[in-house]
Amino acid sequence: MKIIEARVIVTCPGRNLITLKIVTDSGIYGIGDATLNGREMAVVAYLEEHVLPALIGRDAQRIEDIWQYLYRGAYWRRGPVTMTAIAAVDVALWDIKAKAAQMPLYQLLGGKSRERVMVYGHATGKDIEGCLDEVARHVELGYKAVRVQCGIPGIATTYGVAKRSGERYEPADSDLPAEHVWDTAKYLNHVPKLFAAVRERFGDDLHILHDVHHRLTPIEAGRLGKAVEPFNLFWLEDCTPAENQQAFRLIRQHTTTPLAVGEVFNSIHDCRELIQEQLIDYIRATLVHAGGITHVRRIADFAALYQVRTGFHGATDLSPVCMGAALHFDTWVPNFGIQEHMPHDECIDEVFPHAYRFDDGHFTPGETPGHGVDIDENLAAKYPYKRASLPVNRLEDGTLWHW
Ligand SMILES: O=C(O)[C@@H](O)[C@@H](O)[C@H](O)[C@H](O)CO
Ligand SMILES: [Mg+2]
Repeated sequence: MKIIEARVIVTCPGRNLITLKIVTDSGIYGIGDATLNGREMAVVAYLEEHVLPALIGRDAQRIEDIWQYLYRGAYWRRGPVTMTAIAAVDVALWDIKAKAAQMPLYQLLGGKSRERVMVYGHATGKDIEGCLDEVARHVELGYKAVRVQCGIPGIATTYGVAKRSGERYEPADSDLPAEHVWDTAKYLNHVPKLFAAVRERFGDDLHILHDVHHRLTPIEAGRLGKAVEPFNLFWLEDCTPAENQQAFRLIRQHTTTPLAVGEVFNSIHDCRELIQEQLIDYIRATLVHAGGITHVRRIADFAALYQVRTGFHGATDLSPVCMGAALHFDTWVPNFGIQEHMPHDECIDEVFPHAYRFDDGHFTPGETPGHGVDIDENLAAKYPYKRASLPVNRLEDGTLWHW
């Protein structure tokens, strides 16, 4: 089964999304997500200049060999751009193989480990009351798990809060980076009140998640984790930048609040100590940014040895192609934890018809051969690329901080 064509489709139905389409001489094609929020065109260039010409003529069935060729052969290994490009090829090839086998992708991976995939939604509000109303709306929709983020008094723009109630949160909202101001003390004083209010109104059974978004020092993260223990969070995410994996030893000494990390990771080497030393409870590295199914399967199997579970990133800056493939992976993977779900805008769902379905707080991936997601190229062509950058963050004294 020879690869005869490979092309990148750039579209911006409300936000930039990059898709790779690989066509074989059998007529079967597969697609992969190549979106890297705020750096989309870097991945496009990497694919078009250095990857796709080398794919033509190769056997599409040799997924592992092509993965090794693109990883080892690049010489300059790892990094979000390289691993997103490799991921797009990998997911497209798995899509092709499952279609050729005429089975849904989860069957090819090893079959169902669960009937359905629990997801968490995003409830945000400019203040606690506004966030509680959004939690209520998500509970009404059937979610069993909700991430809660609210504005912090005294801080103009806080991570994760939608501009208007009920809207999706989209961080890449300007041509060049917007500048936000952060104050850790104000955040640490306020955010425990949010969880207390959620527990007060919604009781103990609702799974509550929260994303600190890399902003605390390790000891501050330990302090926050300890402060929120009474609220039994499902997880506290990205509580400190994780390049220094050892930082989590300090946090672990101070709190039993479950920790999730890894949406910015792109290889198993980013999380090896975190997993081996059981410094985290959930690994978030997802298919589109961590080398695709071939590599993330290795991360998940390694994590399983240490009872670390998956909790894939799933914001709207990952396309429905990634969501579809992730839901098949989530259906198979033995050490599944939870899947992030932020609904895409309708215009995105129109560009990317898909088989996955939401019901009662869970998703099922569908029985379509492959990952069950396609792209309407004519519709995609109607939405031209428009550069959009993620914000930067400064402390009130101007120090450049973690966004
Ligand atoms: O957990 C999450 O979904 C967030 O961290 C994301 O919203 C993240 O900020 C964006 O994906 C960045 O593009
Ligand atoms: Mg996050």
